[in-house]
Amino acid sequence: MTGTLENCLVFDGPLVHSCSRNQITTHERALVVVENGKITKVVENVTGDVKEHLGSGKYQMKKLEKGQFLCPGFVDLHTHAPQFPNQGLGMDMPLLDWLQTYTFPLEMKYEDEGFAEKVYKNVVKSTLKSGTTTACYFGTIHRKSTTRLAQAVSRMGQRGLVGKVNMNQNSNGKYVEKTEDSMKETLNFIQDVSELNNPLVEPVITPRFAISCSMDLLKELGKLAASGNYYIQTHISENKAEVEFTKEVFPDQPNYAEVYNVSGLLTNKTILGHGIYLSDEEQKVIASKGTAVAHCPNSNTWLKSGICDVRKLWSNNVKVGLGTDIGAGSVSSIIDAMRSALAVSINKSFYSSEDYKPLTYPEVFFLATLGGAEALNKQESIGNFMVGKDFDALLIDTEWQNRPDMNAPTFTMTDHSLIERVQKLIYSGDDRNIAEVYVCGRLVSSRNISSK
Ligand SMILES: O=c1[nH]c(=O)c2nc[nH]c2[nH]1
Ligand SMILES: [Zn+2]
Repeated sequence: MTGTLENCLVFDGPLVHSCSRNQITTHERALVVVENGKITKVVENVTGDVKEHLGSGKYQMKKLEKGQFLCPGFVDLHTHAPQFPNQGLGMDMPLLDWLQTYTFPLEMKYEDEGFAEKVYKNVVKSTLKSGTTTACYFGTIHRKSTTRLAQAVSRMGQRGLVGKVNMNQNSNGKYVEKTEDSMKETLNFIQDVSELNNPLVEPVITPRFAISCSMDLLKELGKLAASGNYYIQTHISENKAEVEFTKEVFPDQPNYAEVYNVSGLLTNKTILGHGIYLSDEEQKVIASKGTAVAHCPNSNTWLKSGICDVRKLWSNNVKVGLGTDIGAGSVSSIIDAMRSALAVSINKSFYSSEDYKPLTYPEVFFLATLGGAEALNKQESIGNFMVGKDFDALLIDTEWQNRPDMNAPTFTMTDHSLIERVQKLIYSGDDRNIAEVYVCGRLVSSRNISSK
């Protein structure tokens, strides 16, 4: 260990993380050494004096209190930053009507950069507070406002993938771009993000969904993504009417996934929101490209879109993570997404054959952390506490005596075990259980300080 007091931090306390899909690894007492944002050493099953394990280097100790534990930061694979003002609104309509009635009118307001600035700084502040250390954000069609979103992500220290939305057809007639403007502004947006000079913030090619783009535009976007190996995000097979409409708009393609495949938009850096109605054939194509699906169970329930079968995606080798999908989803926390994923899967089991096994809490914890990292192909740098990865972490607090306003369901006055505390977090927890949030070793949100 070569660190100095300024750049070497050592956490001493319980640790939980996911190293495989169906098991949560717990350590009652571990030491995690963080130097220059990276995990340089993990000592498991610590006993005795810390110095015996760390030697005599200079470091700053952070000893966790009773009821606290370290957990990897959450990955939100799919959310819409401009839709936060509509959070919890308009859940009475199916997707296509909801877009026309609630979503497009709100997104049009982002022509005003001042409005965007106000909303976006609060969006990033609130997702960080909820423990989202990595977020994939859709913006709007407006390049300058979406750059404001990327700037807010950069300023506040989140790991963010940000996309200017592309749409040149099937809108409300007003919220739409010409193909050449869509491409030109996407290039300008990529340039804006590169000028942030922040490796944590990356641009994402973001065709809204198939029907909102002509084949020409989809293909141009595919070429652009390939030219810079950029991330891609879009929606797929969320709602039955949307799937039917997609067939009408692209009659030459055999299915929805093929619309993206022929456009060069299925890559190992593509995230597809939803994927509820994908056939086995489509799932196999998606898997063969290394493309991932963002499962958004809260959104799928409120818009009555359907239930995504995560087990089937897994059986076809499709990578899966979780998305909150604000504003079709009503809660911006990945803790809620874990809980919703459990709930919809349990509901599905009531009318499936006995072979269908609902998701388990270790599996949704995997989806929220390492699964999200794998979906982004970032498993070498984030997702758990392996040496060499960036320290993206949450300091979880389940002890009400540490904090009088702690929410009742998650406080523990008795001596619950570590894995019981993890269960309480997943099934009953919320932002109040997140005491501190770190991205790449930097404290970016804490219940004692607020991000600017
Ligand atoms: O959940 C969704 N939110 C959106 O904004 C959207 N646009 C197309 N398809 C969509 N689905
Ligand atoms: Zn969405």
